[in-house]
Amino acid sequence: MAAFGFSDSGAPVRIAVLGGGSWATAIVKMLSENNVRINWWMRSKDDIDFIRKNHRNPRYLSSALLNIDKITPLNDLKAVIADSKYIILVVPSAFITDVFDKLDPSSFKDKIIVSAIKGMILEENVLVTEYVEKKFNVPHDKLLTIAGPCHAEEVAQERQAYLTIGGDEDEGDKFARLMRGHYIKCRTNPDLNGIQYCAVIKNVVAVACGMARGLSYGDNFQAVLVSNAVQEAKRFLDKAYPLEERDINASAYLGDLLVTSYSQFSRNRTFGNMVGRGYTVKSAQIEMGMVAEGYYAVKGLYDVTKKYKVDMPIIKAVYNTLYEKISPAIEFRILKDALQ
Ligand SMILES: NC(=O)C1=CN([C@@H]2O[C@H](COP(=O)(O)OP(=O)(O)OC[C@H]3O[C@@H](n4cnc5c(N)ncnc54)[C@H](OP(=O)(O)O)[C@@H]3O)[C@@H](O)[C@H]2O)C=CC1
Ligand SMILES: O=C(CO)COP(=O)(O)O
Repeated sequence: MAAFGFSDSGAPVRIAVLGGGSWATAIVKMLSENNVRINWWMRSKDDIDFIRKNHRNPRYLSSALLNIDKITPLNDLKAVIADSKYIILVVPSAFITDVFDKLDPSSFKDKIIVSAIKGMILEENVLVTEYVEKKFNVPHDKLLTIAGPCHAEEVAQERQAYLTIGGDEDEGDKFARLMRGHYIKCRTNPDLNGIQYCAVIKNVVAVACGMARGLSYGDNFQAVLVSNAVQEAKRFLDKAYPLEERDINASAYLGDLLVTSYSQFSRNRTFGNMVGRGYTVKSAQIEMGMVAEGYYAVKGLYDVTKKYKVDMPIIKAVYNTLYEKISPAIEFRILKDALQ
């Protein structure tokens, strides 16, 4: 077996990371501790210059020192992709189609595409890997996802985390070897779509948890909200992507839902909290300065739940608050009676 980060020939594996935000920064940091070469694409040329000079990302996780000997920050998307075997996608879902518009349909030929995005493609209501498979004709077994409870802030501080690589088990296992390290454990799971949908759902649930807190509901209510959310997620996955061996209590599903619902670092929870306290969506987004995927995801998710005819009262309450402009206080009064 090849050592961490080496191909079977012994040469370092070349990996592209697309995105310059906090999760991209944490992924670059953890990969660069293994023997890989990282081509890091981001849109800001000023940030690229800063990283080259100071070995830190100026605007996201700036306290994390990066091993620049292994990292080439670049603004040329095509060059970054052409020079890499693995392409890790970490641009928030709302912007990924804009970024990919510049690419030819054959751009991902012979590449392994790894989505680290916990969101859906807005215009099409599909998962990121479903979109890439269709638009770029990438074979299904060359699509992976990074899942599990993994706040970028904690990963950057080298606090123990457990990731799950979803997708084909052979390819997933090879990729997991590139990610593992002294503070990262990494397992595989074949449930590519189920894991991604659960990550989309948990972001919306975290928005709901934040709203509940902002409306002064307490720990007792949140515990019931989260227990119901797990059942909602299970109902949806069993209907949309049935899989006998799926264990909803595994960390890629329940673990991720719990961390986002309770963590001080969760942007989705923070965003929901502001809306619960009376902020408008716009002002909450501006004040946070980072992306809460749950805001975008709930729109597509709401449509998809209708398509599969799955009853999801938490998703509906968040959708009505954010997109139908119904007051969160009213929505939570209705939701209170729907929870068990
Ligand atoms: N943060 C975390 O702990 C985790 C995040 N994820 C997922 O990773 C993905 C990326 O999130 P994260 O890194 O946290 O994001 P951040 O909120 O930290 O950063 C936002 C990123 O989006 C970019 N961006 C903003 N507007 C645009 C635009 N119009 N076009 C292109 N890019 C734009 C920003 O670029 P710029 O700075 O130039 O504006 C920046 O790189 C999300 O799907 C998230 O769910 C998954 C697990 C953990
Ligand atoms: O997915 C995450 C942790 O696993 C990040 O969640 P937030 O986007 O809510 O911060």
